[in-house]
Amino acid sequence: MAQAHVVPVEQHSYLDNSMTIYLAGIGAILVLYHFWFKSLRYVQLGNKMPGPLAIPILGNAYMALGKSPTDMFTFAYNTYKSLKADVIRLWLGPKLVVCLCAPEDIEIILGSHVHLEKSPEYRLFEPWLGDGLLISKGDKWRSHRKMIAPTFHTSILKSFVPVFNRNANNLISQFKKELGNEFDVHDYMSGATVDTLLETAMGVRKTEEDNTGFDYAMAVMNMCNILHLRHYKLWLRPDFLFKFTKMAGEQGSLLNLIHTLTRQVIKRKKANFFSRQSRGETSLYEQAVGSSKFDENYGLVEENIMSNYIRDDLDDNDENDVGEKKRLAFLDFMIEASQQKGNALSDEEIKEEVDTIMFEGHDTTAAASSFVLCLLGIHQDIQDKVYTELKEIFQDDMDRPITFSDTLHMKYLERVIMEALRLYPPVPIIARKVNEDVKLASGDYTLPAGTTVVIGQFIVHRNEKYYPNPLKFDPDNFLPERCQDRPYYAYIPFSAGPRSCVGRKYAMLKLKILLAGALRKFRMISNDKEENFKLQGDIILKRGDGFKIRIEERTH
Ligand code: HEM
Repeated sequence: MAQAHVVPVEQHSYLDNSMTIYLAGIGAILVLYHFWFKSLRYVQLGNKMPGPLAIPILGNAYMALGKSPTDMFTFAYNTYKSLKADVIRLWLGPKLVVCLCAPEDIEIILGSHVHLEKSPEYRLFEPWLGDGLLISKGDKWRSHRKMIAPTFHTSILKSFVPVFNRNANNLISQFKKELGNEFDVHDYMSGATVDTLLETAMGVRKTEEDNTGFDYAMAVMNMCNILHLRHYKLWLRPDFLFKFTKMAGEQGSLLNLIHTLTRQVIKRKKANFFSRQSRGETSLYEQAVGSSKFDENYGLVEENIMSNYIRDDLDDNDENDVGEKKRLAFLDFMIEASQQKGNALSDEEIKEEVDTIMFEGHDTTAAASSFVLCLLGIHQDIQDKVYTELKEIFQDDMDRPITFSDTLHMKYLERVIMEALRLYPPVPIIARKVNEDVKLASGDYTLPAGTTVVIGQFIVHRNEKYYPNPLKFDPDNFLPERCQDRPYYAYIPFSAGPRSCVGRKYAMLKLKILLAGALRKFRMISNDKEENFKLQGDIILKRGDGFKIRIEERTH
């Protein structure tokens, strides 16, 4: 028996020798590759920038090993703080990633009409969003952006105010069931957000059409979860591995449900459009396009998110409710846009844009509103000021529907929302790919063509150069006089420049109505401390420890 395991001496040394030669060969190739790689101009330019220790072949990828999403977020932020640099390079294998944290560098990228291409990481969204606004590039992005921007015109947003009110009332009924309990408020904000989007983006009510609306809303939420997981679990990113997982099957069914409903609704809405057209009816979209002026950034000129961001020429005419029948959804407007001369939007492209709005509008707003409620639960003095402002607006009638004009008087609540978006920007980083060399302004650095640029809004929002007491939750950071003293690119929760968020006015209006609706009825309570928040920033910034609060009914 023992003899069977004995390897003859000559054979053993032969194996040893060939293994040694083999390993030495691999080692030599790796060493040659390492020196060749280091000699590349791309690599030399990258290595001029400060960054954490990179090891051969893997670069900095080893730093992510074994870290949970919350560990990873804290680790990335601490690495930035220890390096004390506004430009940080990372090597993910041979790929150069540069994180920009100085407003003057951020402006070079976000303010440009050249560096508009998203980084390859965004391809994870493709099966759901296709080539919609978030991902598309070049002329397609430009023409779609121009067509879609007017659908966010104030006159159209105003028509959504009753939907937002109904949504706020639903939220209040649900909150009542949680009186006295500690609960995760994000679940409710997510549900409320997806319901409103379903109605404002697609014109579908959750209670209508059997369970279809409900199933669709659940599918959107579950798809967001899958995308989050694929983002931070690196091994789930490559499609060739992902397709063997159970999750890939789930994704397939969810997308089938989402895309089938979107296609059905497009078909129905298109028929409605032709019947309206035959009756000679004009819609808000035509009026919006007629009265819209665009800036060179493909945004509406009226859009200015600071302070008076929501005021425009229609503000004094408070026609909130255009009537259930007349109210149209983004989808209706896109169908109209697709029929106008010079536009060519196929049904598939309309589907991609509606899906994009459902995705972009959902998780971002749910996270923002959840952060606001948790922060107000912690900072009771600030919550009292919000409530005093609401009392001044609504006097003794805290039940009446909130009008568009009311939202213009919610100045303090607006500052609270903006401050929450500063400290906890729902989109904590943005990534772009530069296709040509870019000289930076903050130091003698050049980003070589092909670099993935990461814009760190979470970091720039916490820079004491622009926010004197950066970790303090202080809504007065958004008093007009303080805003004036800051560079524009030091506050970018909605990004900035040509590719900034097209839905920011929608988001602010909706947040104000939803939050004011809840805050007039309930006091938020939390014993947490902000420094104990376990932040998790895979795609959307969230609290990994859950958005736990308690609520108390107000007796006025
Ligand atoms: C608090 C809420 C929101 C925040 C913080 C936010 C933030 C952002 C940011 C940072 C971007 C740029 C992303 C990038 O370049 O990778 C973006 C893009 C976009 N957002 Fe929002 N967003 C919010 C709400 C919304 C809503 C409600 C909608 C639609 C109803 C929306 C629609 C879009 C679209 C379509 C884009 C792509 C624009 C383009 O590439 O031209 N967003 N958003």
